[in-house]
Amino acid sequence: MSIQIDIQKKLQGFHLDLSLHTEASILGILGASGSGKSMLLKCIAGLVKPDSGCIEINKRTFFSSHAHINLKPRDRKTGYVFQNYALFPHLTVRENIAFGLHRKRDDQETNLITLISKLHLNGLEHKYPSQISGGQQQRVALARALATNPDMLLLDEPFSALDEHLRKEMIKEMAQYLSLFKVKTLYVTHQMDEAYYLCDDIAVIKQGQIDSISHKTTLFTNPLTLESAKITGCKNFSKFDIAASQKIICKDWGIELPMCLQAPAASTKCSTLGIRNHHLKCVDASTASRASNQIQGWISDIVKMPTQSTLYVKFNRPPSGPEDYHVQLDVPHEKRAQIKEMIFVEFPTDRLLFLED
Ligand SMILES: Nc1ncnc2c1ncn2[C@@H]1O[C@H](COP(=O)(O)OP(=O)(O)OP(=O)(O)O)[C@@H](O)[C@H]1O
Repeated sequence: MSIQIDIQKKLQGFHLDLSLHTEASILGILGASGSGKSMLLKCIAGLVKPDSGCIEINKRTFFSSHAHINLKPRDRKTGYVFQNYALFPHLTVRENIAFGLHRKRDDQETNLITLISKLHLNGLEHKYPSQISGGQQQRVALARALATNPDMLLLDEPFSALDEHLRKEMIKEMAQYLSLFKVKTLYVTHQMDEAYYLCDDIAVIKQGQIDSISHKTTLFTNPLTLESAKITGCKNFSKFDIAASQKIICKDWGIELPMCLQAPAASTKCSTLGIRNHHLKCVDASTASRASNQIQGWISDIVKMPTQSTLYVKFNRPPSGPEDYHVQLDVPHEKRAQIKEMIFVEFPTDRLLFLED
């Protein structure tokens, strides 16, 4: 799929100014709430008209302010699954799926039967949306989007209305459908696990602009920007300087770390250091080697979850309360730890992320 998008749209209090160029078959769009993900899909589908710019998908121009082209939504051949599915409540499952088909032709009838079967909707054809489950409604919405044989699927947080268990089930199903139907897909979500599981490349969108675009493994292992690190789950950040003594001064944490290979040159735009919770290690004071990457700290809070606990740790002096901490790290659920206990936090320096703001 070739996507060439350069668009601008000004709304009250929000400015979409977005440049996106990719050949990915399934592109994830990951971003915080209000970052402009849905607006991007609406511009591609033709539901919102940009103020200026161009949208070219698979070499077809959908929109060009310069050439005065603005294809009607139905001429763009995109299938759209909305956040809340937007099924018609007064139409049955079958009528909802067939809604986008203009004329009843034999091949369309066959296509409809195939879709109903492939999306496991047999037996539900004559039910109304209110009579089927959330997961089934989601499949009907997907079937309706696929019924017109679109060149491209636009999926806008298709699982946001589902509970966590069903969401996980539906992610697996969706992966099967996407590989079965082989439609080029733009997949909007703010859930990093969905984007990672379903997409090849992922674009991170921040305040109406593309922050980064990369293969998913690169995004998760080596994010280059603060926003990409945050949206992929990194929780510990500090501004930093490289000292003449070849130490990394972590200004917000008030500590120094030994130099590492991936540390950037002085001229770099990177100004924030990050490290993921699960890369930090908790070392008991009795077993700490006091190596230069093991930093003394005190536990300010402990949050126990079913499979792990999160320790909140303050450096340099004991914390004044649970909110007073510098980093958080995950430890096995069984780990014995106490608030105010002194521990050492080990920073594997090869895991440090150097990020642009
Ligand atoms: N019709 C509109 N008029 C004015 N502002 C709008 C309109 N639609 C959306 N916005 C604003 O545009 C911004 C981007 O909205 P958008 O729906 O694209 O966000 P999003 O990233 O999809 O968020 P979410 O994950 O919460 O759905 C928001 O600040 C929103 O308030």
